[in-house]
Order: sequence, then structure tokens, then C-alpha cells
Amino acid sequence: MADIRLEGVGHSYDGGTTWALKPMTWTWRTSRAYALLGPSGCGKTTLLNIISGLITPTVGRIFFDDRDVTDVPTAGRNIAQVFQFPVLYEEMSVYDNLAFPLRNRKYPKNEIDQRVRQVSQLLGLDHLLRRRSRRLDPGRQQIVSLGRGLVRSQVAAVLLDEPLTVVDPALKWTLRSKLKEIHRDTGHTLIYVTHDQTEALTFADEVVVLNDGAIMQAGEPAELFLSPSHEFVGHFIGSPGMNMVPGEIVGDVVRVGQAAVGSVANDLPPGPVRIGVRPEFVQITHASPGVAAQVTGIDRMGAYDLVHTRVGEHPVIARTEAGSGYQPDVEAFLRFPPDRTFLFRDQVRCGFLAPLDGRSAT
Ligand SMILES: Nc1ncnc2c1ncn2[C@@H]1O[C@H](COP(=O)(O)OP(=O)(O)OP(=O)(O)O)[C@@H](O)[C@H]1O
Repeated sequence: MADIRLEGVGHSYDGGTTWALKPMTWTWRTSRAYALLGPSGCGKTTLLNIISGLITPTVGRIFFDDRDVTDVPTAGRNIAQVFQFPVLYEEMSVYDNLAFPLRNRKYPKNEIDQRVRQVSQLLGLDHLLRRRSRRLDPGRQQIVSLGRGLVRSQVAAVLLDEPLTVVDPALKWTLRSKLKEIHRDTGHTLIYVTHDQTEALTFADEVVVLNDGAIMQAGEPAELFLSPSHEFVGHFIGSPGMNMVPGEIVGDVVRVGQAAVGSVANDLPPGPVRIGVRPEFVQITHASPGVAAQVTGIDRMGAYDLVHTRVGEHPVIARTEAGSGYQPDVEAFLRFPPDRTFLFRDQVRCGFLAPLDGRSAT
């Protein structure tokens, strides 16, 4: 196991006209479980393939601890990779498929048997060990592929590229917790690619959010939710995502239209700003003070309500207790709590909202 360090690593498939992965410097620390999260086409698979050696980056160097592996082929990197679809020897039994990566590396026979049985038991494959892989449904085949990726105890990292896509939804939860269990057991460095935030947030110690070939933010799930440093992270994490409301800094006061919503916690020049606040933290009331809003609709979610409003032309959602009593077309007032409201310029967080310190809120 090793720290995997990318130094100025970037990749272009078209000779430098566009970057599938913009040059980045980043370290994957040993023994951590990472989720690499981002929308389709943002560069996740490219990044994974650079780590495993399937792609040589256009620029930059990659190190496993202090060893420069940029020009080392996949076979010399000691990486296990699990793809979105099963990669198995179809004529081999499940047992032999699981044993293959160990036999290939000349593990002792008793250790092979022990590891295969351990992984098979964890993944619920015991009753299928003698079955030919061809005779399994695609979901089971994928679980065997997962097992092949996890069977070696000593690997630099296990890379998983949307490994549960073909698996039955009911099994996904179980498998994800099995993966966590295996991670706790082996201390593998895991990098788990997904475009599904729930999958990422429930699986990882650290989530790395990628968009348009660049890392937007990396952190623990709660950090990404509570303290997004980029508008993209605000939108992409959370359901629904963060509200963004245009405002203005005048002196040290932040205004939305005529309403003062707070003061500026840090030193920021006056001018336009975007105010980001999650639906969970927007406070909605029937009476001022606050930013005047028009209620446009209610989603009754059972455990809570989502009250949709408009501030001028801009939609703002407030999450309230179930049965909040708001109705479409009524006027409401919104308040943005200072410790949960952020200011953005050029999509990047530039500051925080602070209390008004006794000054009038409207
Ligand atoms: N072999 C290739 N040749 C040319 N362009 C490619 C190739 N592979 C990927 N790309 C482009 O590089 C960009 C990043 O693709 P990549 O597959 O790494 O993204 P991704 O985040 O893994 O997407 P998905 O979630 O859809 O798999 C995309 O614009 C894609 O079209």
C-alpha cells in the first residue's frame, strides 16, 4: 500500500485541444476509502485509468510513495481494478475466478484457499463457488468481479469504476456495507467512482468531487454538505441542492433587493455576490423581517415539506416540518442563518454571512 501522488497530471485525448482531465496535483492517502464523485463525462474513468496505468497522462508524473510509476505498465503497479461490467473467465468456476489473481502472483496454496473463502463468504458467494461463471446472472457475475478485485491482501489500491451498476438495487446496500467491512479488514486504499451522491456519501471516508476535468472540493461527507467551497458542490451534493440567490454587498451589509440579510464576515469589496444557503437551513415565516418571497408550490415528502418560493425571479426552496401549512400564492419571508449561509463570486466561495448586529433586517 502506498500514497498515490499526482503531480501536475492531466490528460487530453485530442493532442491538447481539450482536457478530459485538467492538470492537477493531488494525493490519495494510503488506507483511506475515497469516493470519486461527478457527473457523466467529467473525467472520472480517465483519472482511474491513469492511476492503474491503462492511460499514460499527457502531462505530469504519478508516484506511488516515492516511486515514479508514470511509465510503469499496469502489470507493474500492483493495482486491482473493478469495472462497471463483469470481467471474468466465463468457463472457469467462481472459485477459480476468485483464485486467479492470487495464483497469478504465486501465493501459497493454503493462503489462496483462505482468501478465496473469506471473500466468498463476505460477498455471499459460498453456494456458487463450484458454478461456472457463465451460468450466473450479470449481477452475480459482477459480484464475482468485485471479489476478484478484493481478494489480494497486498495491493497499492483497489479502483472501483461504478461497480454496482448492474447489481440489483436491493443488493446494492448490502454490498456497499460489505465493501466497507472488507475495507476495515484489509486497510486497502479504495477509490470508488460513482455519479450517485448517496452512494458516495454513504461509502467514503473522503469524497472527491470532480467536474469538467477538475477537482472542485474534497472532504468528509458532512464537510461537503455543510461547507461547500464551490457552487457546483452546493448544487451537486444535497437533495435538492443549495439555493443560490443574487445579492449585493453595500458597505459591509449583504442585501437581497431592499432587504439586508446579514453583514459580511470577512473583508470583501462591494458589488454583486451570490448567496448560497441549503433548503435545510432557510427559515421561512409568514411575517417580516426577512426577504419577501412568493410561495409557488409545496412538495409534501411525508417526513418533511419542501416549500418552493420565488424571490423576484429566483427560486428558493425551504425545507420545513411536515404539515407546515404554507399554500401556493401566499407571501412569505425568508431568513438566512449566518453560520449556514455562504457568499460566492465566480462560483467560488469568497465569504460568509455574519449577523447584522442589531441593525434592522429589512
Ligand atoms: N477514448 C477516448 N477518446 C476520446 N475522448 C474520450 C475517450 N474517453 C473519454 N473521452 C472524453 O473524455 C471526457 C472524460 O471522459 P471519462 O470517461 O473519463 O468521464 P467519466 O466521468 O468517467 O464519464 P462517465 O460517468 O460517463 O463514465 C469526456 O468528454 C469523454 O467524452
